[in-house]
Amino acid sequence: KEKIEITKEQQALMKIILDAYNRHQIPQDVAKKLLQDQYSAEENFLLLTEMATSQVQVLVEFTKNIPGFLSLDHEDQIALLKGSAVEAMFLRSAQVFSRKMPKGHTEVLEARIRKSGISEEFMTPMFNFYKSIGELHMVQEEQALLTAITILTPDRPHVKDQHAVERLQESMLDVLRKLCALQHPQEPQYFARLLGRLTELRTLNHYHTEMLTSWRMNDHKFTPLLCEIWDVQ
Ligand SMILES: N#Cc1ccccc1NC(=O)[C@H](C1CCCCC1)n1c(-c2ccc(Cl)cc2)nc2cc(F)c(F)cc21
Repeated sequence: KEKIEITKEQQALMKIILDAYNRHQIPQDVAKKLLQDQYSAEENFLLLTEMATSQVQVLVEFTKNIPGFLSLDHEDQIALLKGSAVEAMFLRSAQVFSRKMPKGHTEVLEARIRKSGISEEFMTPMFNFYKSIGELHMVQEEQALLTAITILTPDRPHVKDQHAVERLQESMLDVLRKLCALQHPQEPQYFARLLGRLTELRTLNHYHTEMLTSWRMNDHKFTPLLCEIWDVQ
């Protein structure tokens, strides 16, 4: 049985990533709002654009704390942020959805989201993803590392120095692999299942523009930042 050892520098890296992840969370909790009241499609759409806009801002702050990220080519930094923002939003939403909640709250939350204005056809893939994330019962460190690994995906469009990104991602993957082995010793496949979620996350990427433009209302208004990040308007 090989001894899995997280090195001192890997512990330091994990602490930096976790602190950054916790520091850069959106203050206002959308789940609480959705549990309190039923909103119209227009109000829900506005809530989503507000959440997504602040999510991009916190994503930039989080990413700046990833060791080595600021040493990457500046245009590659932008390409990585642009390429991962939607996935980070769905990953964040999944983590919010799979949080431990009082009895019956998750069902209410799901019902509210189902009636928020999103077209029916996207519900299954979206909730399948949320539930598959929930089944993993990730600890905070795993959530933070998974978000960092998503951002450091080398094959995003327009990334020039993919090897430089690969090297950063690999050091995150190595820490996550060891953490999974230590946190889930009975589940040798856990790390592989975690990475499998990233593949499922990419499929949601394909749907997101249509999810937004088919929101059951007319005249979809986006913030300038979202027009940049989401291929809309
Ligand atoms: N959470 C969260 C979150 C954090 C940062 C950025 C966006 C977020 N997501 C959101 O606010 C939306 C709300 C916005 C109002 C209308 C109902 C959905 N959301 C989404 C959802 C994101 C996108 C797209 Cl196209 C469809 C759905 N899946 C959610 C799951 C949850 F459990 C949850 F509470 C909220 C969730």
